[in-house]
Amino acid sequence: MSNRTDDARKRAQTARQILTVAQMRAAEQGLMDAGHDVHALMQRAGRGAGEWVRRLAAGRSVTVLCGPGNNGGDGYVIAQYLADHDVPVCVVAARPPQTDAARRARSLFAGEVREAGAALSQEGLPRGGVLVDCLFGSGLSRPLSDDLAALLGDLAAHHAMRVAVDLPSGVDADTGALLNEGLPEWTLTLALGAWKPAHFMMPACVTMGAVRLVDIGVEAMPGAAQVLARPVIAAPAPDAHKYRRGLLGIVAGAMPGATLLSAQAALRGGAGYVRLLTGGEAPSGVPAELVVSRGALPDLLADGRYGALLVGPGLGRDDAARAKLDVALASGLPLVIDADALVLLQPGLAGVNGLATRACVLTPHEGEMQVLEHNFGLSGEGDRPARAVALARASGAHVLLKGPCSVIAAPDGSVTMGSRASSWLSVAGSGDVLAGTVASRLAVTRDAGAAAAQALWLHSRAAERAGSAFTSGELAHAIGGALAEVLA
Ligand SMILES: NC(=O)C1=CN([C@@H]2O[C@H](COP(=O)(O)OP(=O)(O)OC[C@H]3O[C@@H](n4cnc5c(N)ncnc54)[C@H](O)[C@@H]3O)[C@@H](O)[C@H]2O)[C@@H](O)CC1
Ligand SMILES: Nc1ncnc2c1ncn2[C@@H]1O[C@H](COP(=O)(O)OP(=O)(O)O)[C@@H](O)[C@H]1O
Ligand SMILES: [K+]
Repeated sequence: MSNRTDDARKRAQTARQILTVAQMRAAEQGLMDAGHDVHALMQRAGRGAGEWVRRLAAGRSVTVLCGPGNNGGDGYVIAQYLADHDVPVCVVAARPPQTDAARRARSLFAGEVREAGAALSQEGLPRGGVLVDCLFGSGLSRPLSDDLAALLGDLAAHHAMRVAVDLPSGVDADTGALLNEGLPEWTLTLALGAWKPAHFMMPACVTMGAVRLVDIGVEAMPGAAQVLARPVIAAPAPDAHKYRRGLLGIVAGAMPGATLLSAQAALRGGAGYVRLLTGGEAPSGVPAELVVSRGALPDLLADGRYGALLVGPGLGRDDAARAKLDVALASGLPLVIDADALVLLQPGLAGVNGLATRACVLTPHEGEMQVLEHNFGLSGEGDRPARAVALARASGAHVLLKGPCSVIAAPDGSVTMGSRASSWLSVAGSGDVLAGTVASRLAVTRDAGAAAAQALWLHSRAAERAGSAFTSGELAHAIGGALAEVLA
């Protein structure tokens, strides 16, 4: 393989990593050890960000708000880059630079700097096209003081577009917490060197507008969380048949609507054959493509061809539901456990110990997560990625923790974070559609991590394709189109 291909692959991998503040410091140290200096990194980051700002400004004036640290240093580099490209630019220095690299960057900026403070009146504050926020980045350690919050708010209110560099000031990089009230909304946020957890966490991520990464050559960090990637899914092999493509069993329960929604999604998620497993009458509204198998669940599962089983949507929580979950656990099959089955899941149940030895995905929303944490004796402390990892380790299953920013955790502690999904997904039944999609991918791949990641991407993309005010049935139908987009 050529060096260039190797390099492109490496860059594609590092472009997906999400680094905490501590990991970013370690990565920065790695670059220093390799002979780079902070000044050079700041130049690279500032110029990369400057180019984004130049394009966005499209000739309009730019105001760069600079703080005391290296985020402020980036701001001076951006300002000089803009000046070099004939963009009208003015810097407001909220505080004087305090680091060597920031001082040097400021000394290299030949344009106008207005010092914030009592001497700078409201009239003296620039107004206009684009505000660039370089007040604080990953070094923010406490809420903005009142004067800084007021300055940031005022400038944001008087510029048509707003770009946050690395992170919006006032955001905690590791947790996505907003440390002040009333922080501005941003048009664009430019992550420098690597993504930070806050770019994918509520509530910060919804204030950031579009998010883009500026590459500064950071190496891959072992153990870093990853951004959910657009999957590549292979079409069925030329000699495929329905069983080899993946036979999925969906355990029917008390509420057929949810089960059928899962099945609608599963039918479009790539599995070759989807069966509804029911002990009683077939529910009304079963689509023609969905095969109904009637009988006692252990007998139905005696067919050795199942690739995966989905249990939970519409299951109910009574003794009959419990018994079905027991059978599903005892089957040893690759398993997706959702909805009611998550609430019934207990570490003491026979078969739960075996989750680590087979492909299994748990798909809780926040409420179900709390029940699982209680049942598995977990503290529930920490942020969502940490909580998902704790449950994955305790259960041996992959955990897809749903929400506006969904997270996938593996039992080995690795984390994948989804980008913000359409808020139209907040419709009853969209979780059933996700569960059906995960199960369909599991029947095909038999790989819990791959199935969870592919399905999360397909679900999110299906929502974009479905537009606005869609029903969960329409969402299920859009899964097929989303899958067609990512065929190898
Ligand atoms: N890590 C890297 O490899 C690179 C980092 N760069 C930039 O450096 C930034 C991090 O720089 P720093 O660590 O200097 O951090 P910041 O520039 O975010 O600011 C930290 C400084 O502000 C002080 N501070 C923190 N919160 C405060 C508050 N609420 N009010 C007043 N002062 C406060 C801190 O004590 C510290 O002096 C990144 O966000 C990025 O923009 C880039 O220059 C490129 C390379
Ligand atoms: N505000 C939102 N923004 C983005 N995605 C959302 C939002 N609310 C819910 N979702 C997604 O929609 C799905 C809802 O699942 P769930 O809560 O199980 O709903 P239901 O039980 O009604 O099917 C999940 O995939 C979740 O990630
Ligand atoms: K910033």
